[in-house]
Amino acid sequence: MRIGFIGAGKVAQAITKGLIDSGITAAENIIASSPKQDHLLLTQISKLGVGTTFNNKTVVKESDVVVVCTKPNVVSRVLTEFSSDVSKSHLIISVALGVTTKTMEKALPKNTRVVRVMPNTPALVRMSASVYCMGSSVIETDAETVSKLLTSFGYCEEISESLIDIATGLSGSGPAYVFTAIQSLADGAVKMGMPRDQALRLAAYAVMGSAKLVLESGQHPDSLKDDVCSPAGCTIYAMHLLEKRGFRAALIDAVEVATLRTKELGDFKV
Ligand SMILES: NC(=O)C1=CN([C@@H]2O[C@H](COP(=O)(O)OP(=O)(O)OC[C@H]3O[C@@H](n4cnc5c(N)ncnc54)[C@H](O)[C@@H]3O)[C@@H](O)[C@H]2O)C=CC1
Ligand SMILES: O=C(O)[C@@H]1CCC=N1
Repeated sequence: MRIGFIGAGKVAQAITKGLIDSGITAAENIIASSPKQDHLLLTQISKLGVGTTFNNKTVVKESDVVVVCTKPNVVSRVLTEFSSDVSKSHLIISVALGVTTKTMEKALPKNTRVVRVMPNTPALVRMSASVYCMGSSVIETDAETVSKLLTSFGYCEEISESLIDIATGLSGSGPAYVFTAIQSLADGAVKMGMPRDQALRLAAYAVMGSAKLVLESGQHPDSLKDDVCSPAGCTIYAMHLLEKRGFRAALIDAVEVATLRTKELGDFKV
């Protein structure tokens, strides 16, 4: 399978590295494009061994699966630009926030097979949480193909398109919230006298282990939290402070505002 990327930025690079590291495809089966002014991004992605071009149409002509990784406001223009090169053998995937399968289908020839995906940057280390929804003209094997590709660089599940904007504000944006939490936890330890690199390492493992425990124990997160809070111990003091500072409400608000912004951007109000 030949895979083409339109756009060579952060997400294209993360997915490309994930795909290659998984061994699902070789670097020589991948090609990526960006406009001339962004040639540095092509230089970066070419270090993974993939082919590069300034021409989006070349990517489409040389690929079976085309992954559109541009900002949402240029997706329609980009699809229209290469529309004449799209055939029934192509599967067109977009990872752009807010851009619906209907918008994609409108810009492409009738019955084009399209899929909308929301991955996240831990794809770089093959730990992405991705969701996908299928367009109206996909064929039977497309869901399997998409699932296989997404699974190669992490976890994935199919989702109703009515929920994908929410997934964007949750798992698409989520790494940014968690990176900030890790950095801030480490800052706390540094403030108390721990060396920075050790603090970052311990904070990151604490987050990774907690996530694994939620997934593997099947226990409610509050029950797992209770297990950490010994009576009159240190954690319950910290939890009390976090509750007073609105920790839970801040996270709920973050997902809400990111979801609403996704819906706004999907309408191309930028
Ligand atoms: N950054 C993230 O964590 C995530 C981003 N996304 C989505 O992925 C898409 C890309 O985001 P990033 O990689 O962060 O952006 P980015 O700014 O790093 O990359 C955008 C790429 O698009 C290219 N581009 C711009 N105009 C183009 C054109 N006319 N033809 C071909 N390429 C063109 C740029 O040269 C650049 O390579 C966005 O739509 C975003 O909503 C989805 C999930 C996570
Ligand atoms: O913030 C953004 O626009 C992208 C979409 C999901 C994560 N990052």
